[in-house]
Amino acid sequence: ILGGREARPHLRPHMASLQLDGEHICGGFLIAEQWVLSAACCLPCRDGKLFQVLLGAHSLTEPEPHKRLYRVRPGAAREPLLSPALPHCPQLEEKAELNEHVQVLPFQREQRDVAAGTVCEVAGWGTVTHSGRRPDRLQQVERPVLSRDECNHRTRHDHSITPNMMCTDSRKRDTCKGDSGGPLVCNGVAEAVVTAGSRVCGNYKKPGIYTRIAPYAAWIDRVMGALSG
Ligand SMILES: NCc1cccc(Nc2n[nH]c3ncnc(Nc4cccc(O)c4)c23)c1
Repeated sequence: ILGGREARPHLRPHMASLQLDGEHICGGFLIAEQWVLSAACCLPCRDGKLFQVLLGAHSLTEPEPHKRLYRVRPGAAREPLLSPALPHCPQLEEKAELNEHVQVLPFQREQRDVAAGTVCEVAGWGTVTHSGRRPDRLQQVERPVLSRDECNHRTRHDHSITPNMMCTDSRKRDTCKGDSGGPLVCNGVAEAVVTAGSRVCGNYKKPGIYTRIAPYAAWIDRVMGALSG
């Protein structure tokens, strides 16, 4: 997160850090006791290693009472990933133990776009500087939603933003490397998932891009229903 600040500890008990060999790779969030929603960049296994999911954390390194690392089941169901922007839904090996620091976050199921100008918030352990410094503690930033028409302007994302995507203003304050997969939360509901898109950070010419969740609600329900137990 560029231009943000340290999040109030444990105010986002739904936040997940998807890790490989103990390293934070991308964000995600708990949508059910045994299911995490993230971005395709966080495939359950990358070069053969299985991701692990850190829940209940504020600091990535310091011991914290409710912090716990969960393994994911291999080959979690995914429709053929047509595009990196598709959400990804790894299943934890066991149900997460819910408490004040580990909670599920409801996601948007109504197909209506979030109104342009709505101030939403996004959090993550992604890089906090252009030189790529990685924070130890969860960062957050508030961002206003940019209309799809504005975002599709030829000087911005030039008509590449589909109805399944949404944008936020990226002037100075923005998501960056390692924030992919985290939730964009508007009025307490997860509306979308951070995707890297053009991978540019903090440049107002390239607004932050997110995959909206509502279009995938039925798919998520199928994946969770079909594979539970
Ligand atoms: N703001 C959109 C967004 C959301 C999520 C991730 C991303 N960027 C990136 N995703 N993956 C990446 N691998 C390498 N570099 C990257 N961006 C980068 C790094 C240093 C300086 C800078 O200006 C941009 C990214 C960008």
